[in-house]
Amino acid sequence: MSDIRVKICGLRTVADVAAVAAAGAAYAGFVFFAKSPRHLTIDSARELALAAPVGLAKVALTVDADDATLDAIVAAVPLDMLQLHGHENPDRVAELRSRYGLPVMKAVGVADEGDLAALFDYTLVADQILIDAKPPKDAVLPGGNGLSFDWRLVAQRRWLRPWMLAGGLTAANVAEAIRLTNARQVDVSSGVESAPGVKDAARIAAFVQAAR
Ligand SMILES: O=C(O)c1ccccc1NCC(=O)[C@H](O)[C@H](O)COP(=O)(O)O
Repeated sequence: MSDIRVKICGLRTVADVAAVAAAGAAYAGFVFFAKSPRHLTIDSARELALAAPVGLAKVALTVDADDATLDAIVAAVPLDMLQLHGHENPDRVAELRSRYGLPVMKAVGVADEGDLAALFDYTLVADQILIDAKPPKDAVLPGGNGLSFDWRLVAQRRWLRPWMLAGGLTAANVAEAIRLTNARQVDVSSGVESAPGVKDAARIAAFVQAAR
């Protein structure tokens, strides 16, 4: 067993939280994005966060959220990290990090070499970086699309901050993705679902096992 840390994103039920904890994942992601099949109300997210055992880090994912929305989430939901999955620029990342006193993970979409420069800028202000597949131009969701990018783009690179690999990962490909990129953390959403927004406990367990 290796020390790979796994984030399972888009949990919607207390049973999902139990499955993620039982599988040995390190992070549980809660999505606040109304167009997503994984969207949670603040009350539901609070219930899930309170059900999480000690040691399972609770991550709130937002997309270009304003201060009022974030204030409401942070006030109600016990959290360990914010994940910013929109077009938040480095100044906004720094501002939110100081406003809430929580570690911030900035998601960066990658499709080609040119996307890696932006990534560097975020390593100067964020606590962690989530390197995800860039969504297609017409996509409704900025993440959680089950799409991979060319992992060779980030192979053998070193970043100033801890980072997570995401995008189209499944139990079948995660070991190869880790081998190629040397990622120490991985994130998955649709690859452990039986339908959009419906997590599957067996797939979660298989994913965590394959990642390790
Ligand atoms: O998952 C969503 O519905 C979502 C909605 C809006 C912004 C981001 C979203 N997900 C971000 C994640 O962290 C996903 O886990 C990541 O993109 C990987 O998703 P997948 O390719 O489905 O494993």
